[in-house]
Amino acid sequence: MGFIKTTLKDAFLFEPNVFGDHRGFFMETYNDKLFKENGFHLNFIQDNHAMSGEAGTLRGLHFQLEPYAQTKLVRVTKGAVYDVIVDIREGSPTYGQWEGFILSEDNKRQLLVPRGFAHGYCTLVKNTEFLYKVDNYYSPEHDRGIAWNDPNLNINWPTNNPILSEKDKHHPLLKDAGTLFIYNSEE
Ligand SMILES: Cc1cn([C@H]2C[C@H](O)[C@@H](COP(=O)(O)OP(=O)(O)O[C@H]3O[C@H](C)C(=O)[C@H](O)[C@H]3O)O2)c(=O)[nH]c1=O
Repeated sequence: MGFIKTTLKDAFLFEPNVFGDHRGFFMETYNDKLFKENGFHLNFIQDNHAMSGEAGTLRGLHFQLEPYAQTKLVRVTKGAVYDVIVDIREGSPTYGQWEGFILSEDNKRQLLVPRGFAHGYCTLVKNTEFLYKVDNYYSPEHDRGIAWNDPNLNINWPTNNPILSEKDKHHPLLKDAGTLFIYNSEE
């Protein structure tokens, strides 16, 4: 149980304590005191829930610009996804780098995605349900994306022919998106 560093600065996996017994299992999926004790001073104000019917459904790569940038704590309650985050904070030691993670109902792993990261996932099985907490409200005017298939990122998605929203077919490449976030080591 606990927080696991990723290869990307400030992004962490979180593995909750799972209490199993003859009935099934129980776990605290979020505990503010535990996160604060580990240096994560967050104020989540919105919960999201997405269901994707078909495997190979890809949502991303999304983020919101300041002042509506969002930290996200994401998890899968049904099915499984390949979840990808990209550090898009100019000046970050891991700028332009990405990492992928399997999040599933079985592994119960969560991913803490800091502000200044693009986020996306591709479902691996039918009827996958994806839940997440965010620390800033949805703002369509600040909602942005970069291309899921950006050749400079070369993300190893599980499919080259995903099911996409119309919006997700037309995002710019990271190199053409201009300065999106400035890395602040104090944050
Ligand atoms: C994100 C969001 C969306 N909506 C509405 C807007 C649309 O009418 C509808 C679907 O939105 P969208 O197609 O942007 O949903 P996703 O493609 O799942 O977007 C999300 O997927 C990637 C992986 C993310 O990390 C973001 O949280 C988010 O961008 O829900 C809301 O009302 N509130 C919200 O917070």
